[in-house]
Amino acid sequence: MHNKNVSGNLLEATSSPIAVEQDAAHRAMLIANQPTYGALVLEDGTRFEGISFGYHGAISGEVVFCTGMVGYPEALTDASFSGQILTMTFPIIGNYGVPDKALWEDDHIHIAGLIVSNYVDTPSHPQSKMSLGEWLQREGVPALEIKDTRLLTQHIRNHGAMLGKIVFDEDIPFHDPNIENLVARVSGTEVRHNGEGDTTIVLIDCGAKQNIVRSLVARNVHVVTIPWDYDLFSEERPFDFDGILISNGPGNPKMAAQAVETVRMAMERNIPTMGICLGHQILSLAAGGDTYKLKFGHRSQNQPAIMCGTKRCYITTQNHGFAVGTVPPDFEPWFVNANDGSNEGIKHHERPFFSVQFHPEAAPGPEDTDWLFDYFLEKVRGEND
Ligand SMILES: NC(=O)CC[C@H](N)C(=O)O
Repeated sequence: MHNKNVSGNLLEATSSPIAVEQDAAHRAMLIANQPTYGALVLEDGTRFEGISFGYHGAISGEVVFCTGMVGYPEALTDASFSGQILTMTFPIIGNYGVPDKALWEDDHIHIAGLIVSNYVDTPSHPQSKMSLGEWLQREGVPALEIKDTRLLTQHIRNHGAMLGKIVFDEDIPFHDPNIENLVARVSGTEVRHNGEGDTTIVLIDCGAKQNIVRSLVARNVHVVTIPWDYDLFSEERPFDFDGILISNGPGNPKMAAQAVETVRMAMERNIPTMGICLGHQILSLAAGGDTYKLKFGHRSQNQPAIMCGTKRCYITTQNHGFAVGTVPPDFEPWFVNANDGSNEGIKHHERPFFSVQFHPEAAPGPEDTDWLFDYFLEKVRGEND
């Protein structure tokens, strides 16, 4: 199914400075409609040969897999994937193209590289603005069609998360993104304002998905997005606020020490605080809990989360490799994953602090848990106390 309209892509791609750097030999092959071959190499030496449909340049990172059937535009632009080579296990990727930027989670691609089984270069969707291959080439992100994503996924499930690299003609070293402060790399550096609502929520941007902002603005909220290391409790802060939401984000939560400290100070002041994904891990650390790395993580739109003490199971979107192991003192587990029993949420016994490992904003769905934004805003606005 490698069905490239290569010359069309190439004309567009030459407008980008990154694409211009593509070497002449690769260009000649594309013009001749000849496939370019590359390989995904894992840190244990396992090798998967593949056909390139993205940028022609080597990259290393952590290899992860996502079992979602849809949502590749959202996943690729989710900053939580920074430093990761993403494998999509759904066998057909690219068929609905790439929508307008307004629907992305950030204004550029964050994944380090992409691995699929079958790539479709002729999208069929009214909202499609370009093909997936064209987008990856423009943004300098390598991608391979390796066919046997099932074998790759089984390998990662059996052996645990692994480093890997996409290589072409030249080899490069492996690189572990989790030893870096990835949050500092993806967080915005300016304070931003969205919405004009009656309530002001500070969003700590650790690599925030834009659908968090959209979900709050839709609920009549003025959102003030701050950099991950902003000094929120300084004398000079030029805005007031009613509650704090800690965003999703990439890497090991223990690397985001300044954000952990800000959240600790917020709870000391009894400010209503909610955390999503990395935000859940940060809130747990700030309250005295602990986190650990999962064997291979949860990444899909069909993760079952059971609400503790009930038989209610929500279908949730998730994308994480770390988890909360020790629930902090004075908090209780709120949700657990029905597949592996890992923690999916905590809430304080009495105070307005809670967090979830899954994504209530859930682009591209499901929307089972978007009530959590209403629950948070009820606490912030002092309703139903
Ligand atoms: N989506 C996220 O916020 C991911 C959180 C964290 N980087 C993890 O992998 O566990």
